[in-house]
Amino acid sequence: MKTKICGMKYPDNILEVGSLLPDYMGFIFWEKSARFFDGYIPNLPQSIKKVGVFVNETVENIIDKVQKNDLQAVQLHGKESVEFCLNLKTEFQNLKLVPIEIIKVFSVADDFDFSVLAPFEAVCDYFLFDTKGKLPGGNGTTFDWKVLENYPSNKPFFLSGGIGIEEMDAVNAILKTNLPVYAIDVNSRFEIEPGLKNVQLCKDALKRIDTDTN
Ligand SMILES: O=C(O)c1ccccc1NCC(=O)[C@H](O)[C@H](O)COP(=O)(O)O
Repeated sequence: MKTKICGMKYPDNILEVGSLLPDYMGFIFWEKSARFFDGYIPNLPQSIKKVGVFVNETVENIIDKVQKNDLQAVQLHGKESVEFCLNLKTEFQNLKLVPIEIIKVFSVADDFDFSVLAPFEAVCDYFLFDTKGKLPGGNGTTFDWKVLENYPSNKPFFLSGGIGIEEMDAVNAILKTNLPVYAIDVNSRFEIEPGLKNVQLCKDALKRIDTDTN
């Protein structure tokens, strides 16, 4: 089981959190976010995959950010279509760029219709389930993970949305089920202020997540 710490903004904090070796670190390339990232990413341990988070961005701008920031994954956090995901993948191939992981996000509420996922299976590497809220992401609220009992696929997914240190027991419990939870994604519940992570709290959480499962 993997971990992702999202919404990083400040170089020193990026380095401190990086020293904890999460598997992924996320950077928000959506200007309206309080965590909007417009700086530089300092050198991080190679094992950490840098994820660019985009909301309804163009293929051209995504490729530009991937190249400028040496990103290994993109997280599509808006209303990107199946066709868009395919175009993005194809453009990387056409330009002979190093392939990236594509993470497609779905905002979940109690009535989430899992049938929307099927056409995305072939065009992304992972799904990410976040809580439906006022903002596209970073709302700090959990959804009822019971809805995942209806998950119809084997596609591995990131579990996200309002996960805090208080959720660690529930996280370890869901990791013991048959659900293909690939990674746990945390953000605003580990912050001192938007974009600035509480390093000790991140450390405590990473220690408590059962990384041996799945
Ligand atoms: O964090 C943001 O400000 C944000 C804004 C727009 C799109 C996505 C954003 N965050 C992406 C993430 O992957 C977050 O970790 C995810 O939404 C969960 O956040 P939280 O509920 O704060 O744990």
